[in-house]
Order: sequence, then structure tokens, then C-alpha cells
Amino acid sequence: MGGTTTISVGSDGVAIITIINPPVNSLSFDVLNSLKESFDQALQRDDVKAIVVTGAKGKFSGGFDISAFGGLQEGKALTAGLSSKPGYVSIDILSDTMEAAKKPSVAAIDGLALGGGLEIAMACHARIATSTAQLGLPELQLGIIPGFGGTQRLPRLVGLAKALEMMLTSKPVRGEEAHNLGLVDAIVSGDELLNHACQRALDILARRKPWVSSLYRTDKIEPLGEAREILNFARAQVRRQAPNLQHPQVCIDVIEEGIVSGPRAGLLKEYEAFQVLLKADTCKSLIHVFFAQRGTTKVPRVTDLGLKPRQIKIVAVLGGGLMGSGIATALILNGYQVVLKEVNQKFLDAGLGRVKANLASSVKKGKLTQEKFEKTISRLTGVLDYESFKDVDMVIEAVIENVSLKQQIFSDLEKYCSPNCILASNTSTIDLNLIGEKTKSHDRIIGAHFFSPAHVMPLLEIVRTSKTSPQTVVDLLDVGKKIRKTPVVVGNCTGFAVNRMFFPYTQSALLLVERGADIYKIDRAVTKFGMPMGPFRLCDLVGFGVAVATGSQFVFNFPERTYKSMLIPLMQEDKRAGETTRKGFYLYNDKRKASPDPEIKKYIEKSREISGISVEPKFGKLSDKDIIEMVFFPVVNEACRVYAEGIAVKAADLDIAGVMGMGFPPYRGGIMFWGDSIGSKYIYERLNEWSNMYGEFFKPCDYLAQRAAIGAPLSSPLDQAKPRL
Ligand SMILES: C[C@H](O)CC(=O)SCCNC(=O)CCNC(=O)[C@H](O)C(C)(C)COP(=O)(O)OP(=O)(O)OC[C@H]1O[C@@H](n2cnc3c(N)ncnc32)[C@H](O)[C@@H]1OP(=O)(O)O
Repeated sequence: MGGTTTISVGSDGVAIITIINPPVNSLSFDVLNSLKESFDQALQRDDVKAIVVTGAKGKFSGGFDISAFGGLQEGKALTAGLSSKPGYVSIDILSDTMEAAKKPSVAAIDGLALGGGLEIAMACHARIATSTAQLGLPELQLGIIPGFGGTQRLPRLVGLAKALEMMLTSKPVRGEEAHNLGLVDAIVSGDELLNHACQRALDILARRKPWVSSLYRTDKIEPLGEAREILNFARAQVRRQAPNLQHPQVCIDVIEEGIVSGPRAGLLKEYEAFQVLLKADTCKSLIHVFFAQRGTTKVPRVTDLGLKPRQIKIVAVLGGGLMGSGIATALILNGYQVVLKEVNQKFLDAGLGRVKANLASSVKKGKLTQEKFEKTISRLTGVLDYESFKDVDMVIEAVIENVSLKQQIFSDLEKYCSPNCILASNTSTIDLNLIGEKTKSHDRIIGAHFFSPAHVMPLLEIVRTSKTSPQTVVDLLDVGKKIRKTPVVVGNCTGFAVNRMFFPYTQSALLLVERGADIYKIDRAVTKFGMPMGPFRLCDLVGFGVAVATGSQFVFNFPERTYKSMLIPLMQEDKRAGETTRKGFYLYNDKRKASPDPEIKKYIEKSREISGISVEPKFGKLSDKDIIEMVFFPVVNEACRVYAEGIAVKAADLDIAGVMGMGFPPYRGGIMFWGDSIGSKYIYERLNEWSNMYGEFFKPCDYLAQRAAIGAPLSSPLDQAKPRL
């Protein structure tokens, strides 16, 4: 746990209470108890007239200590020294000790004031912040609602509509915006923050400034009828956007309770709802994803060696197609100089044009100013030869997936680049040892697998071979962080982690269809489960050409577990290739809206004929649960193989790869976490049964079989599991 608060009283009679719990001054039980003690002390001392609350080292507080949620879920508040009285923190500490105090308190906010941090600040009688401060209630992204009075105070400070937006999107606002909204009373520089806050506290005491208890403000809350309309509108929106999630609806109910029955009743309802949500699977999954995401940058025997990342200033990108231009965009947006190389002027102009278009679209959406556009684009240079490559710190090759072309490029790079230059490939499937076969630079060859569109998608799959040096990995992790990607470091194999998990996803869907399941029913069930789109809609989006090219690598490397269907090739023969041709598994109108195509039956029948498979009536009647299991258990099976082969070092890395690379719903915790929530034994038994009926494609791997035999979770660390086997 750890963490504390300190109290120091100045000659002006203002007590400064500082929250100290690095790195983000999170609110552990120790911090909360200490805050209460410091406040009680300040209230009792005769030499204290007013109070300022702040956080150490330029951060107010990142909110409740998320690592303590596990304990709370098991009911450990009492043993941690915190009273288990209902609503103890929000009612006893924040409302009845701080807000109801006879001495005024002011929050001095620099850096983060998130979740419980902002809730403490809102219980003070005024808030002074820096312009760069970030204030928000991001609890919903963890599957809970604000639990220290945030659902009641935020609407009373900024109005219902804005409060709903801030809570439902979990997005913080910056100091200036917070000031405009009325969440913050003044903006000052970091140097002036404490002095200004002390002065404000004294001004409140002397009634030169208003003494406001946020909980009882009414001026920003709409009249009941209007408030209900706003709340119902939000309810409908949330139902549409997140139909599987309950906690956003609960948040709206709790806010409504405060408006209808008064803020004290609201606080109690908030406490009760918080306790229930905390113990739900959604919260457990989202907290797992929170820590798993931060854990991906901790790679044993790589990031624990004390290596410092080398400075990368200039990056060359080879190929200005969709991927190359996206990668170049991500790099220049984050301060890197980029040299974009193409084979001829026409392709180069097209590549540079794509980067410009990416940036222009950000300007249009208001995410980038025209001035920033000019500055960003000035970091990009186009070239047709390798002359300038001697000054480049890193190259990212993003040409078409052709082994001999890539081999030629890497041997050229070895000639033209400095001996320290990192040589990365954006290949999504090809073995990196094969790509570097004709070079002697194996220690600096690495995979930098981006996902399309590369300047938008958050995942970066970093692929190391047995010869890639730890320094090269550390360097690429640093670039990944600077371009705001979540990196997952994986080993070298066909398809790496994400595409290997993706492959059975489409394959099982094809198998189901050939045996009689409906394409659109499968897509609907998978979307309802929480994927952004079903396997068939995804194939249309990616394009059949890409799907077949990627698939062929798997067919070649893992023939025993490939389901060979002729459905896509048959459609290709008729020039159906997905969304680009406006015909794939769906038909597309001018606005790219997809609708089912009755003609699809004809291709399915033909492909059944070729495979010699006849329709089984039960496949036409599969429940959504059956569809999900038949589509996703093969994905779990492949994830198990990837883990057992050591391609991923932690099962949690596969969860993040699935969530960020495949769009697997984060509130299900990732593919391995989800598998564990179902149980290795059940998954094994189902796969085994299907394998006996429908063939090798479903055969459970050894790792899964062993886990099921001993009833062990799929995700426990490999080293610990082995001796138990
Ligand atoms: C009752 C209340 O209403 C309930 C709550 O308050 S719930 C908590 C609400 N707060 C949040 O959701 C904020 C969560 N944190 C974040 O979004 C981000 O960590 C941040 C914006 C604070 C900082 O981001 P960034 O600078 O990129 O650093 P980041 O790597 O994420 O975090 C630094 C470290 O602090 C830890 N950390 C961040 N917030 C934490 C928190 N609230 N509790 C515990 N640890 C936290 C991270 O796990 C990480 O640890 P590590 O170095 O061991 O991996």
C-alpha cells in the first residue's frame, strides 16, 4: 500500500496538506487515512485558519489506488485500516470532515487530478489549477463509477450535460477548459500555485471570495424535467454504443438519484452501486487490461538490464503505400524527421500525398491546427535512392509482402546505412530470419508491425528474433512510446502473435458456413459479443486479396490446422473482392453501408460441393453462445500455442495484443483472460468434441490439454506451471 500525507503550517496560518505516493500520488488506504488525520489535525489546531490540499511533485492525484481494488473485491477494507461504514470516504471524510469544516479548504492542482483525486478537489471550497493540469473522472473505463462523490459534485459544478460527457467518455479536461466550465476557480502558473491557493483560502475565510460547498450548489443543475430529458438521451446513447455494459447506465441512475432525492441520497446510492460494480466481471476484466497494458513494456532480460534507449532522430520509411504512409504520419506527428523512399516519382508523389491527406483529415476534424500541419509536414522528405540513408538512425521497411524483394532491400540497407542503424520490417507474417538471411546484421534486425491505419491504431507488435539485441528492442520500445503506441514484444514466427490469433477466427467462421450456419447470423453474434465487426464484414474491409495472401502463409506453415474452404477464391473469380469492389460477403452502397446479399448462397453451395461437405441442420440453429464458442475457442487454442512456444512472454501480453490488434472487447479482459473466465477444462472438452466430429482444425493443443488435465488457468506463468505438470 504505502503513501502518506504531510502537513505544514505557514506563518499566514494556512496548513498545506500534501498527498505523497509516487508515481502518481494514488489514494491508497494509507493515504486516505493519513488525509483524514491531517485534516482533523488542521481543524483542531488553533494556529491553522485555512487549508490547502495539494499533491507532491507536480501531480495532485491519479485517483484511488487501482492496485487495491483486488483487496476491496475480497472485502479487505477493514483489514487495511479503513472503516467499512457505508460511504465512509465519500460521506465521513470528504463531505462531513472536509466540505462541512469550519475552516475553508482550497485544492491546488498541478498535473493530474483524476478519479478520487478530482473528487477530493471538488470537496474543497475552491480549486486553483495550472493550465496544463488534467482533471477528469475516468472511473468508467475501469468498469466502476466515481465512488467518492464525483457523480454528485461534478454535475453541480459543470452542469449535467458536460458532467455526463466527462464521465461517460472518461476523458479529462485541461486546466483552461476546466476554468471555463467552472470546475476550477482560477488558472495560475506552477510557481504561483501554492501561494495563490493559500491566498484564496484566506480570502474565503474573510468572505472576500465565496465559500462554496459543491454538493449543495443548485445553479448549474437543470430543472427536473429538463434534467430527465438529458439523462434519458444519455441512456439511449449509451445503450446504442455499449449495449453489453451495465455500469454506464448505473452511473446515470446514480446521478439521477441525486437530482431527484437530493445529494445525500445520491452519495449513498453511489456507494451501494460502487460496491456492486467493483465485484462484477467487467471491472475485474478492465482492471486486468489496465495493468496488462502497462506491463507490456516490462520484458524480462531486455528492459531489466539497465540499457538506456539510444536517441533516434531520423527514421527512413521504405514504401509509401497505405502502411508506409501511415507509419510516416505517426512518426512526423511525434517529432521524428522522416525520409520516405519510393521506387519512382509517381509512387513517391502518391506516398507523400497520402501522408498529407492523413494530416489534412486531422485538420478537418479540428485535431490539428494549420500551423501544426505545416510544422509537421516539414519533417517529411521524399527520396528515390539510398544516398541520405547514411544519416538515418532507423529504417522501417513497409513494402509488399514479397520475401525476395525484402531480402534484397535488407542487403542494400546493410550497405548504405551506418552500422548502428536499426533495420526494422513492418511485415505482418514473414519470418524475420528469412528477411535478413542475406545480411550479417541479425542483431539489429527487428519487426515493427503496425496495424492499419498505422497513425490511428494503438498497437505496435515488436518482433525479436533469437539474434535481435536487447538494445535494439529497448530502442524500438522507446520509439513506440514516443509515437504513443502500446507495444507488445513477441518472438519470431509466421504471423507473430496477432495474426496467428486472427487466422482461426475467419477459418472457423468459414467452417460453420460450409456446414450450414448463416454468414450474417455469425457476424451479428460476434458483434453482439463485442467485436467491432464480424469475421465476414472484416474480410470485406481488409479485402480478399490481402486475406488470401496472409492466409497462404498459414496454409503453408501450419497445414495440419488449416480449414481449406474455396468460398473466397470462388467469389474472387467473380470479381468480388470485398468493400473496394462494392461486393464481398455484403453489398455496399455509395455511402459504404453494408447490406446482406442473397446471391451469396450460390457461392456457398459451390464451395460445399468442392469440399464434399453436406449441410447439417443443427448448424442452421446454432445459438449465439454456440457461435461464439466455435469462433473463439480456436482463437484461445492458438493463443495457447503462441504462449507455450514462448512467442509471448506473458499471457497478459496476448490479452493486450487481442484487445488492441483484433478489437477483442476490453471488458472481457483479453483472449486468455476470457478463456480463464470460462475454464480450461470446458474449452478443452468442447474443442476435443468438435475435433472428433469436424476434424483437426479444432484439435486442442498440448498446452491446453495439459492445463485442462490439472484444472490450471491458461494464463499462469509458464515457469510455475511446468513443475506442476
Ligand atoms: C473511488 C474513486 O472514484 C475510484 C478511483 O479513483 S479509480 C482511479 C481513477 N483513476 C484513473 O483511472 C487513472 C488511471 N491512471 C491513468 O490513467 C494513467 O496511469 C495516468 C494518466 C495517471 C498516468 O499516465 P502515464 O504518465 O502514461 O503513466 P502510467 O504508465 O500509466 O502510470 C505510471 C505508473 O503509475 C501506476 N498508476 C497510475 N494510476 C494509478 C492508480 N490510480 N492507482 C495505482 N497505480 C496507478 C501505473 O500502474 C504505472 O505503474 P508502473 O510504472 O508500475 O507500470
